[in-house]
Amino acid sequence: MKIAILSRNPSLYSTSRLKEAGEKRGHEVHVIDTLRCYMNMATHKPTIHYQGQVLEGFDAIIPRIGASITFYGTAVLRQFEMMGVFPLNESVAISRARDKLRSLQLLSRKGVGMPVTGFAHSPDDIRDLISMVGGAPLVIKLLEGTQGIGVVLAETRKAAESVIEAFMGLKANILVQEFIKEAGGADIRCFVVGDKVVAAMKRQAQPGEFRSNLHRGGQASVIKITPEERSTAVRAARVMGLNVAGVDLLRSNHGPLVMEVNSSPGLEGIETATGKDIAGLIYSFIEKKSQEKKPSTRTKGQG
Ligand SMILES: Nc1ncnc2c1ncn2[C@@H]1O[C@H](COP(=O)(O)OP(=O)(O)OP(=O)(O)O)[C@@H](O)[C@H]1O
Ligand SMILES: [Mg+2]
Ligand SMILES: [Mg+2]
Repeated sequence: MKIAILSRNPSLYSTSRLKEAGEKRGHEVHVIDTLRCYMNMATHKPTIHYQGQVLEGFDAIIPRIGASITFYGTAVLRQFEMMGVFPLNESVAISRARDKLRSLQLLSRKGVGMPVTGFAHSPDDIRDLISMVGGAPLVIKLLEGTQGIGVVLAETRKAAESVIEAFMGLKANILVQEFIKEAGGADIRCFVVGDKVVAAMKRQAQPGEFRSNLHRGGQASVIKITPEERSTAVRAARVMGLNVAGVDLLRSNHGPLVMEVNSSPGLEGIETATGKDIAGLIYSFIEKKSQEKKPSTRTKGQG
């Protein structure tokens, strides 16, 4: 197959692993810089141009779109979908997953377990918002945060009020969430491909820290997950419409709670922790899908 990886940087671990794994399986794999694609949508025949050439003949596309370029990246992907190319994850699903509020609303609508979460706009509603999620301690998150930056644990109501006030004063969008203390500073990353969790790892925060992000010094290890955790992760990915997803769970006293669903989960941490060939499993999925005589995408760029 002729496959494109949409990625800004060919030397990133995930990108280079996907290129190498695809070529090993006999595919022609091109890494294409998302921001260097330009598009013609003024005619009936949508095209994508790259370094003076028209991109043609691709069977599948693997989007690796960073959070900072979601808007342009999903537009490029949508253009490929309009051309009938099979996307590993669809542009609509990626847009959904990038919006934390929209994701949590979708998951709640489908009855997927999550921490009690609230959001509000006006500083006048802070007190009631805090009560609504069960009072302190609670977690306050910047909607645009990544890698644990902008995630704050407020131990007391007073602390919560001042942090929320400060964020609102800066016009930052935030959500407020029940603190799952019993998770013990750990979360579980479930790597979903198709309708299976193909690998899972536990990330444990450093002592004295509640954020388990590897960028914040968290330690990854292999973990055996329960059938309930497995089915929760698969359901969360399906609700978001993602074929490949990194679903992050917290272990609570009342079962697994979904914290977030990532549409471009990294391969390095999970392959290193579990020793599994995740890139290979992604290609098995693409190869299987391409055998099916279904439309290449559900929305064909209509989303
Ligand atoms: N409600 C919560 N209860 C307990 N711990 C939490 C809660 N929310 C977040 N955490 C901890 O904080 C870490 C960071 O939170 P989260 O994943 O929501 O933000 P982020 O990692 O910055 O966002 P992103 O993963 O999109 O970059 C989590 O991995 C988890 O360990
Ligand atoms: Mg996270
Ligand atoms: Mg994330």
